[in-house]
Order: sequence, then structure tokens, then C-alpha cells
Amino acid sequence: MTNSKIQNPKSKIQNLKSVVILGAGAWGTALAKLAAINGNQVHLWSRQGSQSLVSLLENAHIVLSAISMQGVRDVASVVQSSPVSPETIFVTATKGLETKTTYTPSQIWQEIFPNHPVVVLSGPNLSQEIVRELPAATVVASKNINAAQSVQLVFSSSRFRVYTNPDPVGVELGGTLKNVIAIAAGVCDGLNLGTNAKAALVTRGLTEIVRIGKNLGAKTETFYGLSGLGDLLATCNSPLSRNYQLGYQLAHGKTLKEILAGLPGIAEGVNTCRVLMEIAQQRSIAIPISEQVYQLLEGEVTPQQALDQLMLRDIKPEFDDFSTEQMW
Ligand SMILES: NC(=O)C1=CN([C@@H]2O[C@H](COP(=O)(O)OP(=O)(O)OC[C@H]3O[C@@H](n4cnc5c(N)ncnc54)[C@H](O)[C@@H]3O)[C@@H](O)[C@H]2O)C=CC1
Ligand SMILES: O=C(CO)COP(=O)(O)O
Repeated sequence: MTNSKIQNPKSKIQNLKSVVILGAGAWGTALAKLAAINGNQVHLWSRQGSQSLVSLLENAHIVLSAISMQGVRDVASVVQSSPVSPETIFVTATKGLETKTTYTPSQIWQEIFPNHPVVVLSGPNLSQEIVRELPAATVVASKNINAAQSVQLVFSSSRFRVYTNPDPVGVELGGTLKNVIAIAAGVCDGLNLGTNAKAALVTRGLTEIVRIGKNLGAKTETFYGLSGLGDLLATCNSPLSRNYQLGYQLAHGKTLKEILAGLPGIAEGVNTCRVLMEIAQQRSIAIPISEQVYQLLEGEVTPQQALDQLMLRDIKPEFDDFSTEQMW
């Protein structure tokens, strides 16, 4: 898995780590490649493979989960029943929300491993570009800055620039909630609504992400960084995004069932949107774009009706509270 062309800028001072990656899907495989480039000992575990998880976990410095949302709790519970070192750092790269609890993946890992550091890895990272070794950047966020810095060293290279951040909830929600807006962006492009419409959609989508994120305890500025705006731009503008593709095909009249059957991998925005609606209703937070995505996914409106509903909402000021120092 090593590649001599790509180098870690800090490779000479780095302690090489034993890294176990859970989930050999598109993202787990790309991350395994990035960690291996730096000479780390990388094990990529898949439920389909024959390798025993117990033997892999025993000596792991870092356990990274790239499992899709629906499998996170099951896999975390399997890991819990295996012997892991008290020093093990858990990293989560999943972008989703748990249906039953509305937890983020890092909240699940932290609940199951309360005495271990948990780091969130998230950013504008379309895996197909990363496996082609195109340059990209990401964020590793944790309340435990030493743990975040260890993970930063494992993945940093001349093709992958990794920043640390102390706001894991904000970093995780940016990556998760943008998937809902990416579905809307796919619809927007599928309907050929033009560049002005797309700019308005993405910008107002970010406002919704900030509203929810602030309410859930994230820092506003995190959403203007790589894991928020950065990932929103990447996902809303790329046909490589499954969430974008899903929206695009909805605009062309396909049913959700048909689209999901042909999609390469998971489009987390579908389930995230349902959980997001629950959170917004419980906390009385206005998220009109996400609400239209929800109704569209439920088959309650057509793409054209969703557009009309958004354009004909009551007119209002651009910002929720213009009197505060920070405009957002
Ligand atoms: N593909 C991408 O470009 C990126 C994906 N992500 C996120 O990473 C996560 C995974 O995405 P992909 O790798 O693209 O999806 P994928 O569909 O290619 O792979 C998902 C993996 O999770 C495993 N899995 C699912 N349920 C499981 C269970 N109960 N037990 C054990 N394993 C289970 C599958 O076997 C598979 O290996 C998603 O949350 C996605 O939003 C994040 C950044 C980039
Ligand atoms: O999260 C991603 C890019 O950062 C991947 O997006 P999709 O899951 O929509 O393919």
C-alpha cells in the first residue's frame, strides 16, 4: 500500500502507528491508503473478510471507523467486547445521525468508550479523487488535542493536508448536514435552475446548518471552515457525490427506490434528513430547504413543487439576528 511519490512532511519525526480501519467501503479504503503512505502499519477490516477483529484490535494505536451510519453502533459494540489498549484513540469518519437516538457517530463511540479519546475526521473528501492522489485537505477534531495531533500525523502527506480543530461536534455536523443540502443541489442542477439559484441554495443551506449546529453546541466559525463550507461546496458541485447524484436523478423523475438501487455506496443524506427533521421539530428550528428535501424524499412533493414552496415563503430579513456582533 505504500507509494514513494507521496510523502508525509513530518515523516522523519513521526512515531509510526498501528492503525485499524473498520469498513472497507470507498472511504475506508481511501483512508487506509493515506495512512499506509506514511509507513504506518494499516489493517483494513471488513465484515465480509476472514480476518478476526479481536486479533487486530489488541495492538492498535488508532481504530478508525469508516462504517456507514446504520452499522456504527453494531460495530462499536463488537469492538467493545474485544480487548483494546487503554491508550487506543478512536477516530470516526462516518457522516450521519443515528435514527433512534439522533446521536452523531462520535457521540456513539464516546458513549461506548468513555475513557478513550475520540477524534472526528471530516472535510471535502470525495474518495474517488483521493484514491487518484489528487490534493485534498481535511480536519481532525477532538476535545483531546494530543489525540487530534496524533491522527494528524498519521494521515498528513504532500497530497493530504490535515488540520486540527477543537470543535468535534461542529466538524461532524458540518460533514453530516451538508449531505441533505447536496441532495437539494443535485435537484437544482437536475432542473437546470442556473448558477444564481445554486448559489442561493447553497448559501441558505449553510444558514440552516449553522442554526442547527449552534443549537447542538457547535461553534459557528467551524461551519465556515473546511468541514463546513468546504465540504458543502465539494459535495454540492460534484457528480461524484452520491447525495448530489440522488438529487439529480430525483429531478429527472426517478423514484427514490430506483435511485438507491443503482447508487454506488451509501447516500447518508436520506436517513440524515429524517433525523434532522426530528431534531428541528423538537427544538423549533426553521430549516425550510431541508424540509423540502424531506418531503421530496417522502414522495409528498415534486421537485417543482418543492422549488415553488421555497420561493414563495414569507419575505424576511437575511439574518436571524442582525443586532448581534457576528452577522451569522
Ligand atoms: N465515499 C466518500 O467519498 C466519503 C464517505 N464518507 C462517509 O463514510 C461513510 C462510509 O462511506 P463509504 O465508504 O463511501 O460507503 P460504502 O457504502 O462504500 O461502505 C460502507 C462500509 O460500511 C460497512 N458496513 C455497513 N454496515 C455495517 C455493519 N453493520 N457491520 C460492519 N460493516 C458495516 C460496509 O460493509 C462497507 O464496508 C459514510 O458515512 C459516508 O458519508 C465520508 C467522506 C467521504
Ligand atoms: O462526504 C463526501 C465528500 O466529502 C462524500 O459525499 P457522498 O457521500 O455524497 O458521495
